[in-house]
Amino acid sequence: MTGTHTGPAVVLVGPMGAGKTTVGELLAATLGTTCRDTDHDIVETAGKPISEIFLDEGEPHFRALERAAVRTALAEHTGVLALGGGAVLAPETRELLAGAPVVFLDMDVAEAVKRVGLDAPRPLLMMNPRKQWRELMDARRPLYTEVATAVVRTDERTPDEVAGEILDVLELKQT
Ligand SMILES: Nc1ncnc2c1ncn2[C@@H]1O[C@H](COP(=O)(O)OP(=O)(O)O)[C@@H](O)[C@H]1O
Ligand SMILES: O=C(O)C1=C[C@@H](OP(=O)(O)O)[C@@H](O)[C@H](O)C1
Ligand SMILES: [Mg+2]
Repeated sequence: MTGTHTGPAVVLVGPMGAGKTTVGELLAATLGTTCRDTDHDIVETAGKPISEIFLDEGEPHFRALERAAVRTALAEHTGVLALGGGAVLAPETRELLAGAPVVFLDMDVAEAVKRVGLDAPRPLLMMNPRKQWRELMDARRPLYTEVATAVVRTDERTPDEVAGEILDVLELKQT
C-alpha cells in the first residue's frame, strides 16, 4: 500500500461496439497491467446479465449501478478501464473523469450495427439498431468529446491496430 491514488492509466469511452472491452484487454496486456470493465463489475454486483437488469429493474436502476461502479473503479484501478457506452450520460461521472487520460473510440453507424449484431444483446439496440444508434450518437457525441483527451477512430482497423494507435496518441509507446 502506497496510499497514493494514481487513477487508471487509460479510460476508454465511446459507443457500443467501438471495442472498449476488446481493445482494453489488448492494451492492458501490452502495458503489463489488467483491464477492468465496469459492465462486468455491474453484472457481478447484480448477479445477472445487463439485459436482465434492464428488463427487471429498468434503465434508471442500471444507470445508478453504473455510476457507483465507475466511481469505485476510478478510485481503485490503476490499469486500463473500459466504461459502458452510456456511462458518460451522468454529469457526476463526467466530473470524475476530468483530468484522467480518456480515449474516445469513435466509429460510424454501418460498422457499429455490424459489430453489435454479432455479439451479446445490447438492450438499447434491440429494435431498429441503425436508427437507435444514430439517435444515441447524436445525444452522446458531445459528451464523449467533452471527457476525451484523445479521439481514435476504429473503423477499418483491427483491435490490435486500435490499441497501437491509443499507445501512440497517449505517448505510452516504448520506442
Ligand atoms: N476494431 C474492430 N474491428 C472489428 N471488430 C471489432 C473491433 N473492435 C471490436 N470488435 C468486435 O465488436 C464487438 C463489440 O466489441 P466490444 O469490445 O464488446 O465493444 P464495446 O465494449 O465498445 O461495446 C465484438 O464482437 C468485438 O469482437
Ligand atoms: O451505450 C449504452 O448505454 C450501454 C452500453 C453497454 O456497454 P458497451 O458500450 O460496452 O457495449 C452496456 O453498458 C449497456 O448495454 C448500455
Ligand atoms: Mg464493453
